[in-house]
Amino acid sequence: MDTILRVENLTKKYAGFQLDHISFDLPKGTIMGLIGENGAGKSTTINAILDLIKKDDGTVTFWGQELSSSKQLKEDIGVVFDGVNFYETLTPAKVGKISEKAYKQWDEYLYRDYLKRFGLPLDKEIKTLSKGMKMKLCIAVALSHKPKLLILDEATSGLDPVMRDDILEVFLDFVQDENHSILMSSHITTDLEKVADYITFIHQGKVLFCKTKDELRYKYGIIRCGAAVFDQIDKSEILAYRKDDYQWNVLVADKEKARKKYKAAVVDDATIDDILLLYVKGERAK
Ligand SMILES: Nc1ncnc2c1ncn2[C@@H]1O[C@H](COP(=O)(O)OP(=O)(O)OP(=O)(O)O)[C@@H](O)[C@H]1O
Repeated sequence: MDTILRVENLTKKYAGFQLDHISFDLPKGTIMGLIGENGAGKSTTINAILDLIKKDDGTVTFWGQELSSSKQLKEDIGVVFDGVNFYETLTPAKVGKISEKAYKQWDEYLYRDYLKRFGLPLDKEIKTLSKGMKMKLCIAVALSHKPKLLILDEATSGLDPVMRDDILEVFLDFVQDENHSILMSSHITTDLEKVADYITFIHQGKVLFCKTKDELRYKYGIIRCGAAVFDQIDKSEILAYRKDDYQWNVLVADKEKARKKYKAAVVDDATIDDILLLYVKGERAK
């Protein structure tokens, strides 16, 4: 089976918000970034995938099985949220002792190694650690019970750029094993540009797209032009557009074609942030 996680028509209704038939597949050996504006539904998606909230519809399967059907599955999934769920009076050493009892696959040597690598003290109470240190501790714990799938919700947001870079290296190492995968939500799209294979964009509770990062990076582009060129653009080629004070900014899925066709316009590469901004703040072609 090449799919580690399959999400089909996942639906969750809250007053004023609906997670609306979310579907995507996470293949083996890959990292998928989950992006979207605040309130788009990323955490709701992750919580529903992990059965932490009751879904209204849809199915979620890990290696073809539902989470509730197997205890082993829970061992195989490492989870990190933006926040710490250990008692604040524990120390990293005590967290290791407790985790050893909680997880069959717990590897204390690996844990100690991560603590060292992340510069974490063994015997300081968690309440005295900085936000970034707590985050690193959660990542160390998640990795040390030897999961095959890591699910991270904004788990790197409290880290400085140097530490984020180190953690991204750890994630890339983790998926070197082709049976491992990572699903990570993040607002730091430059991190996803470094490590993600797939980007799933959730907007207002719906999947706007699930694409390879390379397709976004090498094919998507932004036409910068004046009104005359904008009027000539084939509207079926426009994914989203926005006018600022000086020009039109038009997101297209094939920048090379646009470069050939609209010679009077500048066609820039599009970053994930550019794409997100144009979809969220711009207009969509009808
Ligand atoms: N328990 C809840 N009860 C009611 N509404 C909720 C609940 N949890 C989330 N929501 C609503 O669901 C919507 C999506 O929230 P969610 O936390 O999934 O977004 P997000 O994409 O993770 O946002 P952010 O980037 O800000 O973390 C929001 O409108 C939020 O208010």
